[in-house]
Amino acid sequence: MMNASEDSLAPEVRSILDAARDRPGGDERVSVTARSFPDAVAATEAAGRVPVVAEVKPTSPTTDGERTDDPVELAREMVAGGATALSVLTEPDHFGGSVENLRRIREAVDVPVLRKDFVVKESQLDAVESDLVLLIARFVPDDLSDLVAAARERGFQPLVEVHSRAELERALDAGADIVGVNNRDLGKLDVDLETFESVAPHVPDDVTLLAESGILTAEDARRMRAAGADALLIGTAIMDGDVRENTERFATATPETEKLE
Ligand SMILES: O=C(O)c1ccccc1NCC(=O)[C@H](O)[C@H](O)COP(=O)(O)O
Repeated sequence: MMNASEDSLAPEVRSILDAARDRPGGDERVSVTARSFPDAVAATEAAGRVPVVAEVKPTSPTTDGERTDDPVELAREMVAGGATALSVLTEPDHFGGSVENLRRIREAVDVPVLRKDFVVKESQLDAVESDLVLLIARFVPDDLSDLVAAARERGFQPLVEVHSRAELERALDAGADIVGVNNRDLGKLDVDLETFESVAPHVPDDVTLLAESGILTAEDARRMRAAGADALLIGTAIMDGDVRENTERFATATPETEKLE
């Protein structure tokens, strides 16, 4: 059943949401000992590098083709390139992801791992262990606080994704302390880095803030950092080509290195 705010979703996103609602959860309640994401961000900052969450994203509705390399190998290369954390798609129908990919990757690396999926109900939290779990404010219209609490009770660090000031207020009211501003509009699927710039000034300082989507160049990365991003979530631009080199390019996109370019 669609609600009013879903009328304006792009058809691809409506299809993602329909599939998400039908997806079963786990059989048993998970209990996670999470690797701290804020600590990993602080350690990267202390080393003078840019905190990058590199995304293992085999395909997507806005990408041509599919990357079929071993996801564990991709993940290891991203970490070798300086990724602070990894984001792993587990959505199988539109992004080529799987919970098995996430399980294998989390075993193979020691950085925090985000489960990137479209979780819409509590039982779906139990599908697989991860350090962070994505909750998209737009897709959890009524019980965001309950889902944030349910994630924390299992040991996850919830990352609440927003796209507007109004969604940010809902995320903060739900107790979110890790927030991602997605530059991709799930209504039209277009990407505008000004979205982050308009929402970020309203995010309290004690929140760990991510800029998500549409970061294609080192200049985009510096722009998001200048606007207040503690970390950058980057998929497409890292998956396109040598993932180690690509991750390294973003992880070293500091104001100092700009002078050398
Ligand atoms: O990436 C898509 O095509 C997409 C389509 C529909 C809903 C969500 C979608 N992406 C989810 C994401 O949030 C991104 O994978 C993530 O922020 C990385 O974005 P990018 O660096 O632009 O690949």
